[in-house]
Amino acid sequence: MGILEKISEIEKEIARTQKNKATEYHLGLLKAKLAKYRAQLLEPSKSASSKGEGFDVMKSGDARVALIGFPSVGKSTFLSLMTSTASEAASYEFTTLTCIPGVIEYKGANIQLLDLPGIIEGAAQGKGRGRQVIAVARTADVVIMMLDATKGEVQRSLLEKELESVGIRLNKHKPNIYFKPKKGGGISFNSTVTLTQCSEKLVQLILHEYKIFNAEVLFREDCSPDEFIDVIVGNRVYMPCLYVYNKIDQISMEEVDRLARKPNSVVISCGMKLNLDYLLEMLWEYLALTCIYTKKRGQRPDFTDAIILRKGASVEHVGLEDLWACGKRSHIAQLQSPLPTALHCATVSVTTRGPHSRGNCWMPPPGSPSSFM
Ligand SMILES: Nc1nc2c(ncn2[C@@H]2O[C@H](COP(=O)(O)OP(=O)(O)OP(=O)(O)O)[C@@H](O)[C@H]2O)c(=O)[nH]1
Ligand SMILES: [K+]
Ligand SMILES: [Mg+2]
Repeated sequence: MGILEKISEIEKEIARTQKNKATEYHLGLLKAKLAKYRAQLLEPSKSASSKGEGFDVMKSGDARVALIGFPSVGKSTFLSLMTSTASEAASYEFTTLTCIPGVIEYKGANIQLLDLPGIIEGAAQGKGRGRQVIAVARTADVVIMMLDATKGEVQRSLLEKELESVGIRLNKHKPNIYFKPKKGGGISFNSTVTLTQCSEKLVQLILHEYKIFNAEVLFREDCSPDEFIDVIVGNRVYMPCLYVYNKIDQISMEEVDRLARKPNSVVISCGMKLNLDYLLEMLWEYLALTCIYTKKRGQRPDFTDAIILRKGASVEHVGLEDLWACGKRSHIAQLQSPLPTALHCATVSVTTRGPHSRGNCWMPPPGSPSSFM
């Protein structure tokens, strides 16, 4: 049996298994198996890499935003509106066949916006350019999931499922579970909260499924088996996602109102240029960037040249090397220690430190002295 068949068998079994106390372990195990096979799907296959058709677009600017959506929802129209790059838009599906980068300039920051080919159901398993598109989405700081307001909710849940299946977790934080594999000593299990979804026995079963027999596990949150599996597997990406309903010029006011009230959602019309400013504000919030403007004594701050900092590390982490690395050398002289602790940046770090500084610093647990690496 191939992996896809195995996955579909397990999915079917999960679907037909009633959810109750008696089936809890069985379901937990099935989910562990499912996650294992999906991980294998993610491993780059030889045939795919030999085609060499990845969308290698250089990261640039202070943050990266990927446009994900079904064909013809208006992704390219949006890119052409918001940036000075023109991306071909047309009324037929799959107009865009590659990754097209543009830059949004906002509050002194350069936000790289990536237009991508439309994706459809089955994308994660390689349909169309699905895999490449999703690979780019993984590298983003925020995903904009663009939806056609006239098409209902199906598209949204289908795409969520695609991204979910390859380990992208939308608008969720990393489960607060301490997990450390050990050389010996069996499994030590503890929790600081009452657990309603997992138990010691289930945790052990899941670990055994992954051939882990020695480990330290500490639940600091009432997590589900799925979340625990995410922690074991480890290569999950926790990504803020903004759901953008485009083409609201085509639907009734009542419908617009309903969509606009959904969590993490913004309604727009590229065609009539409606609500685009608000979308930008929301995007800025989701990127969680902070601007620092430096000023010389006796002069006004230079608002044209901000140092863009990201939520996720304390101000002590913003060292001179960081400023050096992000190319704002002119600021170094002005930002010497003592560092300006009054900047109201309890959690800041430089965004452009390199490829590894991305993604890990979104929503640190409150009060934690999180580093951004
Ligand atoms: N009515 C209406 N039409 C729009 C709006 N935005 C885009 N369109 C139209 O929708 C069609 C598809 O737009 P594209 O920008 O090509 O869509 P896309 O998502 O990039 O499509 P693919 O590249 O094929 O995946 C075009 O005919 C656009 O003119 C809008 O706000 N309202
Ligand atoms: K199109
Ligand atoms: Mg397009």
